[in-house]
Amino acid sequence: MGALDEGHFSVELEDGVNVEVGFEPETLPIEEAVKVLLQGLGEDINREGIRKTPARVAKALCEGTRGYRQKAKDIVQGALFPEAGLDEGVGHAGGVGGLVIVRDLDLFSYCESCLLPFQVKCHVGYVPSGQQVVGLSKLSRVADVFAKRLQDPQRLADEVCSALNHGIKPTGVAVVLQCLHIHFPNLELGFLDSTHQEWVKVSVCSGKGLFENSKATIWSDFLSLLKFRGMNVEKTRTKDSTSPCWCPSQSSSALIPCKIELVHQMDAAVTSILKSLGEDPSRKELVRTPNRYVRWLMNFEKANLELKLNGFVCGKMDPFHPSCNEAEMQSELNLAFWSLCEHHLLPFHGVVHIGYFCTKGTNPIARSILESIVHFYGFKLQVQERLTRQVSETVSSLLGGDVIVVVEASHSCMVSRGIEKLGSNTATMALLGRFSTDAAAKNMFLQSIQNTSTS
Ligand SMILES: Nc1nc2c(ncn2[C@@H]2O[C@H](COP(=O)(O)OP(=O)(O)OP(=O)(O)O)[C@@H](O)[C@H]2O)c(=O)[nH]1
Ligand SMILES: [Zn+2]
Repeated sequence: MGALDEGHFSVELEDGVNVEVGFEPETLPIEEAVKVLLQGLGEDINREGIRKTPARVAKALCEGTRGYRQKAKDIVQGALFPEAGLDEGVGHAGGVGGLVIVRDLDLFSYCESCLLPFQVKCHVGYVPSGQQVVGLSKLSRVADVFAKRLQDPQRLADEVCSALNHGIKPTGVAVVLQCLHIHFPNLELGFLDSTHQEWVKVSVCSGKGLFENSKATIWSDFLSLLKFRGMNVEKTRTKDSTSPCWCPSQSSSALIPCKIELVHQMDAAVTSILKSLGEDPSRKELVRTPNRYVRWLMNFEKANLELKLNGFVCGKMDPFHPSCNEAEMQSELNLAFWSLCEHHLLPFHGVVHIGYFCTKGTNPIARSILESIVHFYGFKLQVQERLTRQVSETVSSLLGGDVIVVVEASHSCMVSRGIEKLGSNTATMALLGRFSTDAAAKNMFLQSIQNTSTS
């Protein structure tokens, strides 16, 4: 287990970043840089919906990197409690050698490669020594200090492990992380591949002391205790096998050349944000980060939207007016969409379900056209309610007015920052024409969504 041999991951890493504890980044330069990014996207920075976005983004970034301004050893010190071990007999228990594990700590970190947040499930184990144990919450607090920085999964595991080793001075300490990174589709293709995986997953581990030997029985004890929680330990990767590019942004293609000037300005803005947060933009892992972030952001550029509709222009199709007698309900469910929250510049993504009426036996609109409409309204700075309304109005203008649209989405801004409501999901509904008065039709459509999601 190569990661476990890395002696250089000492607590000095905490000091490796050039900031002082207690230092608070100035938000104004970050806000100015965010304005440059919004303008680069073709947005009017005085528009009501995004007027406060620079301040929100600056606040989120400062919160998300607050770990640079915290010291792990300050957290552990003062929470070490004397706890007697076994006085006699054979074995390990209590304060001398009994394994202690805290599982399923939910953390969020920022990917140093693309600046998008990633989700972490963290498991920490240690073997106490010196007849003292540490307050359990401190394991989580220490992990959070390192998560709230720009990170890579393996480095995060190593830093948490080293800091705990240094702070607690245990016989051994181990950290296992299961990380999830949002995986945007290749937007240059102009359509969404139905087999696209929404997440990239990686598991990593790190160990000190007893855990430095990957074959030690203490590792199998730790992993057995993780198995109680259903974790497939066989899939845990170590530093040796970690792909250098777990972040999907590293494999996306280059920007179109005509945007070079604009992209340079936006790159410079992101570089200045990194500096304001106390990072060193010339650190080798960060050198291309501004460019990767800008490249991703430009997917939501306003001017690009017409192209993304694949030549389909709203209102060109003949309106279709089925008479209610012969009409039957049609539905297209689970149309994938990806969008950018205009409040925080963080992604939200999910599915759109569309129902409408048409004459029995006819199929007036192909799924691919509905996908294009969803795509069109998704790839811009959005709020979910507006996306829902825009999709419903567009479909209604094409298909004669009786339309129901349900959007289900997960918002990174609700999950990875602020309130941190992991697993939360938002559903919005628009009812036009007959669907607003005909409860039976509406319920039939809602039931069809339920049937597909349970099947
Ligand atoms: N209605 C709606 N709200 C959204 C959407 N995306 C993000 N938001 C919310 O926008 C709001 C912005 O609130 P503010 O108080 O201005 O910003 P904030 O301080 O970052 O808010 P918190 O998220 O509570 O930390 C938050 O409540 C977000 O949850 C969306 O698609 N629709
Ligand atoms: Zn990334």
